[in-house]
Amino acid sequence: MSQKHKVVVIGSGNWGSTIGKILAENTREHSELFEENVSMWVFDEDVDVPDDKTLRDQLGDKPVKLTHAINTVHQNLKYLPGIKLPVNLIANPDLQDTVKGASILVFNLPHQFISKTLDQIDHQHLPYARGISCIKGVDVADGTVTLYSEMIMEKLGIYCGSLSGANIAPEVAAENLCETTIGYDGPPMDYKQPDGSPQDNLIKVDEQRQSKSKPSHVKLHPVPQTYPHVDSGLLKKLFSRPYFNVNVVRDVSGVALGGALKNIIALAAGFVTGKGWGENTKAAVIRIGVLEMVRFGRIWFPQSVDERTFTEESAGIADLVTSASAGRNFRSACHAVEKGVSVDEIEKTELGGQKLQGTSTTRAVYEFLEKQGQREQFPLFVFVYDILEGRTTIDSLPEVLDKESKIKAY
Ligand SMILES: NC(=O)c1ccc[n+]([C@@H]2O[C@H](COP(=O)([O-])OP(=O)(O)OC[C@H]3O[C@@H](n4cnc5c(N)ncnc54)[C@H](O)[C@@H]3O)[C@@H](O)[C@H]2O)c1
Ligand SMILES: O=P(O)(O)OC[C@H](O)CO
Repeated sequence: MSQKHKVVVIGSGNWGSTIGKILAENTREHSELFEENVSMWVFDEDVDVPDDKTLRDQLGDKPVKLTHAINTVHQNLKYLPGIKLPVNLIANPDLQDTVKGASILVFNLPHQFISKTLDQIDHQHLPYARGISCIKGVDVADGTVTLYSEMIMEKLGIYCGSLSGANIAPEVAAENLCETTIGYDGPPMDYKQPDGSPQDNLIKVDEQRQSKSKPSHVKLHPVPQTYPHVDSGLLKKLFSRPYFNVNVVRDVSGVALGGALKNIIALAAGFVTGKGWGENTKAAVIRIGVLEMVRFGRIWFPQSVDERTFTEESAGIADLVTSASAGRNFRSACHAVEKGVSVDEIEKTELGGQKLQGTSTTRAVYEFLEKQGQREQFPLFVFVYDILEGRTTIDSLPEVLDKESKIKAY
């Protein structure tokens, strides 16, 4: 092996910056495998410099570009304030320049922006790169549901796994112990085509990991053998920290789907808490939420989702519990009920530019269920949509519990 992996992270928000910190800590620690510098693509904007002598001595007191601030004081002043970032995490506002020559790309943007961002990447530069999507959400178009790991594969023609877990970013950035799950079933080093042709031919994505409604058509290049092989061992070296415990599974779809659907349930939990109901009610919402997650996987990802991901992995129940206790979706839904305003309004006024993933995921999932004629099978998901659209209130939760018990009756 003569080449080191060049690792980049696309996105620099609350979680993007936290993952960038982890990656840069690990590329420095494993410099035999990875180039030390990690480039982080920043959607650049002007940010205010806080009233802090050390920061103002270096940056002045006028607004500065976020990229300049990150590379000067090694903090993301807007999206992850107060956390020291490694000096080998280099912010770059130029997307093409960031991805050029990358062999491992970590996608960490709010899902609202991923499609347009992918369209701007000239994938000719990335013939054999591997991707990991940390994005929580699903895309719905023409009655088809697409995971972002799938969208990345399709748009860039590179293999993409997924990462998700009980990972509230500021807690991870503060290095409080937690777990995460990586879904990765990338082609092995010694992969051969069914006809025995050599592995530098294009290879086809395993159809088992594609959703039922979406036939596979992506073909992939293998990583040249001059690079260290990308497998679960290498991914652990890249993502694990003493405070960030990584489990790698083959279930890419389950990891991605758990991260998306739990945000709908976290909104429901927030509505419950905002109403002033207690932990018992929230537990009921979590219970029926898990049923609907599993049901969604069974109907539309029957061959690719391993149900154990929802119940045994950090990407499943653990993420749901943490999100329904302290996530932004939970907190925003709670404030919306307390203040008598919409969740969208809370997102605009209270999140300082951070983006909720639960509201758009709920709307996308609702549109999908409607197209598929399956709304009755998902009373909680439909209920959260109806609350967001002002068609009902959390007071109607008892009816949802009734509907769910009729579906589940055995
Ligand atoms: N924050 C968390 O605790 C957390 C934890 C785990 C997973 N996630 C997931 O990580 C993903 C990224 O979330 P985040 O918390 O890093 O983001 P965030 O909520 O902090 O979002 C803000 C980011 O969006 C960028 N942005 C704004 N407009 C843009 C545009 N037009 N084009 C491109 N980028 C634009 C901003 O520059 C900023 O980087 C999400 O899918 C989220 O669900 C978040
Ligand atoms: O703050 P939220 O609601 O976007 O959730 C954050 C993470 O997904 C928790 O794992």
